[in-house]
Amino acid sequence: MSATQETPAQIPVTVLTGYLGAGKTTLLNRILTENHGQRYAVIVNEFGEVGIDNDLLVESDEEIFEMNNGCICCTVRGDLIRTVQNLMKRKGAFDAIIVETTGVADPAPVAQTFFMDDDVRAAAKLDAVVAVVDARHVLQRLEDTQEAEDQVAFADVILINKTDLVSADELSAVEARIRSINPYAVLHHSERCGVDIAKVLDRGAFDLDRILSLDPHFLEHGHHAHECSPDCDHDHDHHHHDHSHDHGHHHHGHEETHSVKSISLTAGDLDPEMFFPWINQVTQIQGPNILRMKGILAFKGDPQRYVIQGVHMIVEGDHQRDWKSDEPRESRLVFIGRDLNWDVLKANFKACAAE
Ligand SMILES: Nc1nc2c(ncn2[C@@H]2O[C@H](COP(=O)(O)OP(=O)(O)OP(=O)(O)O)[C@@H](O)[C@H]2O)c(=O)[nH]1
Repeated sequence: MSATQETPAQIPVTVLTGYLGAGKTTLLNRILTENHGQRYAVIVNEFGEVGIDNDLLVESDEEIFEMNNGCICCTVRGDLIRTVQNLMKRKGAFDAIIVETTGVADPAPVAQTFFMDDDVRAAAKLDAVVAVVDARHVLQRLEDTQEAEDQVAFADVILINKTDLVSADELSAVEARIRSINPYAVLHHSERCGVDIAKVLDRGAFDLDRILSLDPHFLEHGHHAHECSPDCDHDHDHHHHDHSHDHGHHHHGHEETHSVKSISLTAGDLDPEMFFPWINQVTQIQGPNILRMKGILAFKGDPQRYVIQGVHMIVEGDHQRDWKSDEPRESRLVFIGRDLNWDVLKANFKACAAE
């Protein structure tokens, strides 16, 4: 297989990666709202039972395909192949594809899909793997999670985001560490992903020859085997390939991932007088274990949806837009983290319900 078998008809694909809360959705929102004259189809995968990411994306005419099946590492190939094939039936409706991967995914299998499936390969070409990193938290993540390192290692373009949260010295240390893992990627610094979109998209940056020089086994199916979580409902459907392997049940240094759990909480209208003190307390006390928190909330008597998000102890919230008349007023909150006491979180969230 050669990296130069492209035909002009191939649609460029950008794989957007980055650890939980790094700023992928922020970047995507910029891409979807900026006036660049390109039409993008967006494929989103989520980690968590309640689909929230779609609701956090600003409204636009772009297409979002959500694959809400938990574990991207092993489900995405089948789903991604089918999704790309479906998109291709509507060729001409868009100029490029962006695949946003879940924050804990190893981007390798996603990138591999664009080389390994013949139909996909004929129709689409990987343009670049873009990683967004959180300047404030990335050094710690690189210490404790394999995926964070994989994402940095794998990227063609790295956006060192959240520069407002670090000093110049800290930023230099982050850059040096990233360079030590990936000396090849193009680095940009950004605040709220405020980077010229042309520096991120349509780069022609994914260089298979470079990847193969780093990882000669990249194109061997199953090379990035990992252990699936028990609730991962992937189909192990590899009929497209003429060789077999026992996919995904080796330990591969990914144990850390499996201590990361997500919990989704739902309720009706909430009492803000109860909710805010509680969420502040939870994030202050359990912040180190909360990789990510996000929610869409209905406060009693408030016509607007309230969006709350956090990464560790940093929490942000704001009104988003009016609840639509055909939309149930429901409060949804997702925590992704380690060693969190789900029962207690659930009970305390319920206790914030409005009378
Ligand atoms: N201070 C600061 N906050 C930022 C910056 N960029 C993004 N954020 C905030 O960080 C949080 C996470 O950003 P998202 O864009 O949702 O991150 P994500 O990578 O899509 O998160 P997941 O979908 O959970 O993986 C949000 O509260 C953002 O508003 C930045 O440059 N500085």
